Amino acid sequence: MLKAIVIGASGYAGAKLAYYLNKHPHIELIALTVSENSKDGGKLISDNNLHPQLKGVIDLPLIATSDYSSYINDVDIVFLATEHSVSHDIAPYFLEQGCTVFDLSGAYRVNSPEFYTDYYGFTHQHQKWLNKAVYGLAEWNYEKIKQAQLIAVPGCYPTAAQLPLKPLIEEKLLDNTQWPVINAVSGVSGAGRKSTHNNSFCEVSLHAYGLFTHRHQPEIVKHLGQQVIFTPHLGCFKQGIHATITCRVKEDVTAQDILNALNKYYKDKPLIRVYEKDWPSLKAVVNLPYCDIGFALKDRHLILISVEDNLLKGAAAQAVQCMNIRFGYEQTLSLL
Ligand SMILES: NC(=O)C1=CN([C@@H]2O[C@H](COP(=O)(O)OP(=O)(O)OC[C@H]3O[C@@H](n4cnc5c(N)ncnc54)[C@H](OP(=O)(O)O)[C@@H]3O)[C@@H](O)[C@H]2O)C=CC1
Ligand SMILES: CC(=O)N[C@@H](CCC(=O)OP(=O)(O)O)C(=O)O
Repeated sequence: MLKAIVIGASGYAGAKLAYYLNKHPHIELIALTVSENSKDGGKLISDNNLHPQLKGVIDLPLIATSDYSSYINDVDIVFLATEHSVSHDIAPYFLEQGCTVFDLSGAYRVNSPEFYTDYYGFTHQHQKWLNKAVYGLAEWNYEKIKQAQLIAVPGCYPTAAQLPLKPLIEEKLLDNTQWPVINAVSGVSGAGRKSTHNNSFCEVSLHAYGLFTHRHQPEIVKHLGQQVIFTPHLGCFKQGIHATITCRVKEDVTAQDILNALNKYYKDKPLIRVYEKDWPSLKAVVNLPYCDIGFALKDRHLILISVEDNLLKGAAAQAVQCMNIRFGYEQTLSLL
C-alpha cells in the first residue's frame, strides 16, 4: 500500500480526490488537511456543511495544520488541492524528502518564472522544481509522468481545450494562419468553494471574463505549441466545462481525416470518448472522469466540441489518472 495525504481536502477538488483515493485498492489515505486556521479544522470531511455525500464513505477528520513533519516519514504521495501560492510553498518540502507530489494548482505548470509574475502575481522561488515538473496531461505525457516526482496537473480549461486540438496539430491538419478560437463555459465550482458575491448563485447568469488576459491562455499556448484565442465564460450551473473550438483546416482536409486523427490518438485511451456523430453535452460527463469530443466540418471551418467535469477530468480524476500511470496501475483504477 502507498500512503497518501490530501492537502486542501475540504475544497471541491480535494473532496473528489479523497473520494477516489479512499476507494483505491493500493492507497492508504493517511491524512486530510486544511490550513492551520481553517474554520473546518476538526470537522469530518463528511460533515453536513462540508461534503455530506461522503457520510459513511469517508468519515475522516480534517486536520488544520501547516506543520507536516509528523507525516513526512510515513507519506509516499502528496496531493496538493490548494491555491497556487500555497502549492508553490508546500511542494518543495515534500519533494526534498523524496515524496511524489501531484499539484492540482497552476504553480508548476509552466516553466517560465515570468509567467508567474505576469499571470499569478508572485515571484516563483523554486526554479529547480519548475524545471523538473512534468505537465500531467495524462494522454500526452504518459512516458514522462511514469518517471516524474512532481506532476503539475493541468488546469480545467486547458485540459478541455488541448485534448481535441492536439491530435489535429500532430497530424498537421490545421491551417496555422488562423488561430483556433476557444470559447469555454465553466460551472461555478471552477471558482472553488469559497463564496464571493460574484460567483453566488443569484448573481451568475452567463458572462465572459478574462478577455485576452486569463492565465490559461499562455498555459494552453505553451503546451500546445500553437497560438490560440481563449475566452472563458461563467455559467449558472454547478459542474462541468463545455468548450467550443473553431479553427480552419488545410485545403482538402475531410471529416474522415479529422475522425481518423482523433481515433489515432484516443481509440485506446479509456477516458476520452470520440463521437462519430452528434455532439457531446455536459450531462454525458458530469460526475464522470471522461473528456468527450465531437466535431463538425463545413468547407475549411472546423468546430470541435469538448466537454468534461472541471472537478474530475479537469482536476481530481486527471490527478488520480496520473498517479495510476506514475505507479504502474491501470489508468482508470478507482475512477470508473
Ligand atoms: N475547482 C476547479 O474546477 C479546479 C481547481 N483547480 C485547482 O485546484 C486547487 C484547488 O481548487 P478548489 O478545490 O476549487 O479550491 P477550494 O477553494 O474549493 O479549496 C481549497 C482548499 O485549500 C484549503 N486551504 C486554503 N489555504 C490552505 C493552506 N494554507 N494550507 C492548506 N490548505 C489550505 C482550503 O481549506 P481552508 O481554507 O479551510 O483551509 C480548501 O480545503 C486550486 O489550485 C485550483 O486552481 C484545478 C482545476 C479545476
Ligand atoms: C470558473 C472559474 O473561475 N474557473 C477558474 C479556473 C479554475 C482552474 O482550473 O484552474 P486553475 O487550477 O488553473 O486555477 C478561473 O477562471 O480562474
